[in-house]
Amino acid sequence: MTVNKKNKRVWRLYSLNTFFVSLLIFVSVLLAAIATLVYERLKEFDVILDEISTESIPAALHSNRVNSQVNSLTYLIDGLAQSSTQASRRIANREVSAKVSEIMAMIEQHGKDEYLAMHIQSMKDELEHLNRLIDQRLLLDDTINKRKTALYKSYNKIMDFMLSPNHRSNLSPTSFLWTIELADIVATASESLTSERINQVRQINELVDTLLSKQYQSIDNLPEKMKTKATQVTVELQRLLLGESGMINLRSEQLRLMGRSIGRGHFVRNLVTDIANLSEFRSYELNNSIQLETLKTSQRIKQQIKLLGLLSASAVLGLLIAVYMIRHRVVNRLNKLNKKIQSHIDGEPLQVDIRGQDEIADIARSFRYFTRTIEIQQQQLQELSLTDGLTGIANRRALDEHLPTYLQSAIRHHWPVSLLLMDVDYFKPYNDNYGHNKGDECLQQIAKILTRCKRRDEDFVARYGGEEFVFVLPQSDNRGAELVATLLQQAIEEQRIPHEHSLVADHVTMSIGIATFHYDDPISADQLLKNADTALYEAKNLGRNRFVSFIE
Ligand SMILES: Nc1nc2c(ncn2[C@@H]2O[C@H](COP(=O)(O)OP(=O)(O)OP(=O)(O)O)[C@@H](O)[C@H]2O)c(=O)[nH]1
Repeated sequence: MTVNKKNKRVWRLYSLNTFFVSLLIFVSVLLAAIATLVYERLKEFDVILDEISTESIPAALHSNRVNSQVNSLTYLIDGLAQSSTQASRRIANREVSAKVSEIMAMIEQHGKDEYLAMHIQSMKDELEHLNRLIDQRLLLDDTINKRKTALYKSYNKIMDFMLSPNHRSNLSPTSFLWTIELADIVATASESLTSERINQVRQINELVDTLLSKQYQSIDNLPEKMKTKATQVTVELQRLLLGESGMINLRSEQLRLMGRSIGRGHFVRNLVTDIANLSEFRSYELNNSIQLETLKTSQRIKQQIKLLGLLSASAVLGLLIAVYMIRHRVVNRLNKLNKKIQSHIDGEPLQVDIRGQDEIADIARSFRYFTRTIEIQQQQLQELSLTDGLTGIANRRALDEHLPTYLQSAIRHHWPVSLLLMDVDYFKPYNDNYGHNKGDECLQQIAKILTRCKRRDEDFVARYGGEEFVFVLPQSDNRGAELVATLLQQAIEEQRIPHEHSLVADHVTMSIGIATFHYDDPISADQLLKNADTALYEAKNLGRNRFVSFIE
């Protein structure tokens, strides 16, 4: 089969190879896309899980720990602010410092944070201020206590003096009143120690100052022997209560310091809370960003799940189409081709109408081509098998095939068939004397003469075997056959093939046995041949170079 290159190239575009390669590429690309998407998303998940386990959860735990430490720091700061002795202040200050160091270490351990570090440094400075304030307040407490003790001592002294047995009897109303007023001044001054308001303490200071001035002036009204003592007490009270370092002023200072330390304490507590909030905020920010990232990834995953679904559906659809195409284009057509081949094997004519431009159509075309070639070769072989190799006319097999057909036809059409069985006379001596090759040439010549003598197309000449020939004459009765036999013998005689060793003539002659088939009394082909052979035998017996018709 010849297929030009251009056609070949065109149909390769649609070939099964192209189809399967395209299908493979399509499925591979889809699978690669699905695998890449899944891999990318898993990687994102891995990163997020990693962030959650290495950053988010530790940050939350860290924030909790910092908060817990900051809470305990708040209590410690309260303790420092409320210290009532230097010893308790020192202990509280040590605990606060240790806690601050612990918190700083925790924060630094979690990563450098300049802003947070600055806050902690400010808190440390403020804590030092607070500690100094508490120290000053405690020192002041001490001084005030000393002043108070000295005040009560002086007061007791004058009371002891006034109420001593020597004076009690001579205690004038003026002295008694002065003493009562003095007690009143001491009581008023003492009120400043319980007052929590600086203004009130100032007013007490002014009142005590006025009262002491009056008290001092009223000393002149006292008896002489009391004046000196009264003056000493009044001056002493003025020194203890009034002035820069007077008890009332110190109380004012104490209240101021208390206010400042409370304020400083609040400020430090706020700073501490700020630090806790900042740490918590950082953790919140981190968690928030991770949560945001998780949310984004989750949304992306949702979108990509849809995409994956679409890709998978496309892959399944593609595969279904591929299966349909394979069934339609390959399996069905191969089945069809197989059925056609089977039918042809069973003897039906070949009708391979597989269309297309792919390998299956190519196979069908090749099959058609080879079948045709085999048929031609079979025909040639059959022709060869029905032809005599020496003379080129039909052989005994051809006679065996055709004779029954002639006879059936004769029965069908009601006509006779005559058969002439011819044998070369004394052919053995011819062979023996002229040689086998000459014998062959003689047989070839006779075959040519017989073929020439065919008067009708349907007349059939064959070499029966050896030096025997057969002439079949459809539609010829015995008379017609004898006429042909005469003609044949004349033709042989005219040829005058020399035969010096024949006992009947100096040239080659033939004896002929004639048998006729009658449609109304049919016999077999074998029988017809036997009849002709019997007649031939008779011709030989009667002296050769003649014909004899078979008579039952
Ligand atoms: N050269 C040649 N000789 C053949 C061929 N076929 C048969 N023969 C010879 O034909 C001869 C036939 O001889 P026979 O059957 O004895 O008969 P005959 O000598 O012709 O005697 P009659 O038939 O009684 O007249 C034999 O010698 C065969 O060898 C052939 O194809 N070529």
